[in-house]
Amino acid sequence: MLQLLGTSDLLQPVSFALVAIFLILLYKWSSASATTANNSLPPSPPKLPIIGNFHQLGLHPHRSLLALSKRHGPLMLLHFGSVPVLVVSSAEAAREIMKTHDIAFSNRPKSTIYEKLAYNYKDIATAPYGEYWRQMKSICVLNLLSNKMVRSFRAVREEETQHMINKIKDSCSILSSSSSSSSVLNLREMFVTLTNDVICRVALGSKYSGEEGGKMSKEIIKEFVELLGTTDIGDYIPWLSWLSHVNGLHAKIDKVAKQFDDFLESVVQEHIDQMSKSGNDERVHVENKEQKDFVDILLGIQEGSLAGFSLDRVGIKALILDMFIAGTDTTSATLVWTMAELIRNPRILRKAQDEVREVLKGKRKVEETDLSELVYLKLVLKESFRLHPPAPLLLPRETLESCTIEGYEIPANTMVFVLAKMVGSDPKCWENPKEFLPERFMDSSVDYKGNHFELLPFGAGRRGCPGMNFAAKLIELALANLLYCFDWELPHRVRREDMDMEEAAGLTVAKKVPLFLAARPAYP
Ligand code: HEM
Repeated sequence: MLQLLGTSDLLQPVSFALVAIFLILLYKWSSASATTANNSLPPSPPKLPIIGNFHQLGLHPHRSLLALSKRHGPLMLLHFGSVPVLVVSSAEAAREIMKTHDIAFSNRPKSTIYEKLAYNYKDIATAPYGEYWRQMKSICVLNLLSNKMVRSFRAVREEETQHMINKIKDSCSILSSSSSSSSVLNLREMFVTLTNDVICRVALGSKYSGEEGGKMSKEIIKEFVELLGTTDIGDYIPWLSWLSHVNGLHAKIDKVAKQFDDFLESVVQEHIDQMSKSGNDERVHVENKEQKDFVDILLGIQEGSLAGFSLDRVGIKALILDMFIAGTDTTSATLVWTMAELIRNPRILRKAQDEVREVLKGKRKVEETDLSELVYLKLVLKESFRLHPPAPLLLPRETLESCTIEGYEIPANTMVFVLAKMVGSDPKCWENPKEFLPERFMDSSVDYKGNHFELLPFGAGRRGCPGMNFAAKLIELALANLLYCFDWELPHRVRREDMDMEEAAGLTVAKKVPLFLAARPAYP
């Protein structure tokens, strides 16, 4: 996944070099017109020689692209160095790209960072469109992410959510002897642990978080995701690729890739050893486990053979990698944004709490069977995805062939960004788009499943997110329990009006300032 400018420290030298180049070349720059000479191409802002439109990107690429799109329209053509980049920012254009011409837009662009981190594009998210990608995605959906599989992990979600609730209760009771029985918690920390532990248990068979043995530290995942949000300038301006050696970017990528690989290697090896121990030295069945985990299943697939497709050890590691990287940060960021919006909007928080307390009628905890009755909670989640899609640019696509969209010619090998965040706040689609108003979905069939192009947190079409159900079930269960079991407020002295809702930079856009909230048990 190529990403635009993300982590700033590594990019400082790049920025200096770019500024230098900019100054040297500026005098040569004859004033460019606001539209491209070729009228059949989408409109473009003026670009500079060599760097193209790079200088117009700030630390938050989606915001810079949003501002440029407002000026140049819903289909805009930029150039990052020598690479043409199409930026899409209306629901109609998104439909054209992800539905009408879905195959033509189903490739992913190449990137040195991804080549190194994702085993040379052997995972799903970065694999080029084709048979390998198709087989990997269907293995993953069939064995982990289908509705049936997601339902089968119900106990894991319920146990881990309960574990989180118990920890909050414990921290409240430690304080109950003091003046206040409410406990101030860092919600991001809690949610990252929850999502990590659920993914570890269903994919790897047990928890590997720092808490339970420290093999998979949250730090490695954080560094990994940060790198995904970084640009390797050499991908766009090849003769500047030496910069990434000099500024340490490549060394850092190699280090993080090795740390992650060491972890994945040990997990796979542990599973093989366990299988050998389980009796007959065959990697076919794990007798002593209640349910095979994803790694067991993948090793089984490796042993057998799918017609015309072989899954090797690297492919297995790449698949597990995707589950962590694509599933953890996105899910925890959504939980944080939703709780932040609820606390900013007490009427909505009250209404969601009244609903869950009315439905539960004194039960001890929310179970998944209760979720279908929590209608308002689902509207809250939709509204959260509309205003805070965790991947505001989705993942970049690339055109496989040239095609015509809304009368414009889009060349083959063009990188494509769909601005889900901008589409979600387009006044043409949404009334009072800046307001957090779950009621807007009350009598509307619009949902986030990829059929309504004004709401695209999970993308759509062939390359759409396969983890949507997996994520939505966990988010709903966690939210319902948090609202049922506790009353929430801002810590002492923090005023609602002063809450900082700024976004952090990066591939997954999390809340920049951590969300600290005080929890008070709703029931003794
Ligand atoms: C709130 C949670 C999540 C959000 C908002 C999200 C969002 C996205 C988006 C926007 C894409 C790109 C779609 C496109 O190009 O059209 C994507 C792809 C992907 N997601 Fe998710 N995701 C979430 C959770 C998950 C989970 C839990 C998993 C797996 C455990 C997962 C696995 C993947 C994979 C494998 C891809 C690549 C698909 C492909 O290239 O064919 N995601 N996700």
